[in-house]
Amino acid sequence: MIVLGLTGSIGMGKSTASAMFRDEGVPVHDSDEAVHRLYAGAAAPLVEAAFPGSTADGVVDRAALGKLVLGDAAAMKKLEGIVHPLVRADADAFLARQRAAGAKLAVLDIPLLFETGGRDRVEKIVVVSAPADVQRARVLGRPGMTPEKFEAISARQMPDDEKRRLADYIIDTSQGFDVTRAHIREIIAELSGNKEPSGA
Ligand SMILES: CC(C)(COP(=O)(O)OP(=O)(O)OC[C@H]1O[C@@H](n2cnc3c(N)ncnc32)[C@H](O)[C@@H]1O)[C@@H](O)C(=O)NCCC(=O)NCCS
Ligand SMILES: Nc1ncnc2c1ncn2[C@@H]1O[C@H](COP(=O)(O)OP(=O)(O)OP(=O)(O)O)[C@@H](O)[C@H]1O
Repeated sequence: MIVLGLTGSIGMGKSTASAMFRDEGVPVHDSDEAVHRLYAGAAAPLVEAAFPGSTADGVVDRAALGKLVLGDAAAMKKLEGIVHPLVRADADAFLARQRAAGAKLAVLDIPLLFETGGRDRVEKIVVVSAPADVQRARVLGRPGMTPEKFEAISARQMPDDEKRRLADYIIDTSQGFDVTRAHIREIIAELSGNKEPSGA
């Protein structure tokens, strides 16, 4: 089974690309979704112990937790130390299930793939990218998002140009959904051995 890492900075179109891989029948593990799921289960008591007041009824309140960690590098590092090992274990269990089911290709959707040493866990890497002004407009258009929150998150992510340098495939998501879908189909065909390599 080939394990394909999917990453990209905030607002670059990772969720959209991830959904397109799923539409093509490729199993995808989504780290952000795993965090949110773990916050309603195993991670909640650990997060509450480290950040009192961050949970309600045994579930992490992400808005409350965000207020305690966003913009505070030491607090975020502490939170990541709790969350990342749990997410990694969740992804490993997902891969084991896919292998057992005979999957030929599986995707790990990891926003912080490069930042957390995820390169060792995947064979090929897809980076979703778009021009900085497109990214900013997308992110600031979201409810609850502020320029400060965007800067705080961006500051913890490897810059887009560095990510692109490390990619096996770059998907430009500023060209519309159809172009992205076609590119994803090409990547799947290539990795499934149905097509000669065509480069990034
Ligand atoms: C700070 C929290 C509470 C804010 O919650 P909120 O619902 O507002 O945001 P959400 O989780 O949907 O994340 C929004 C975007 O920021 C990115 N992001 C989240 N945490 C981080 C981080 N520590 N460093 C860089 N990017 C991050 C996400 O990948 C996503 O693209 C939450 O993001 C969190 O618990 N982060 C720590 C866990 C983590 O590192 N997650 C990243 C993927 S494993
Ligand atoms: N391939 C694409 N073509 C056109 N528009 C796109 C494409 N991908 C994403 N977009 C638009 O960009 C916005 C952000 O996309 P998406 O939610 O997939 O980003 P993301 O990288 O997953 O964000 P985050 O890291 O914050 O979770 C959406 O509003 C979506 O409509």
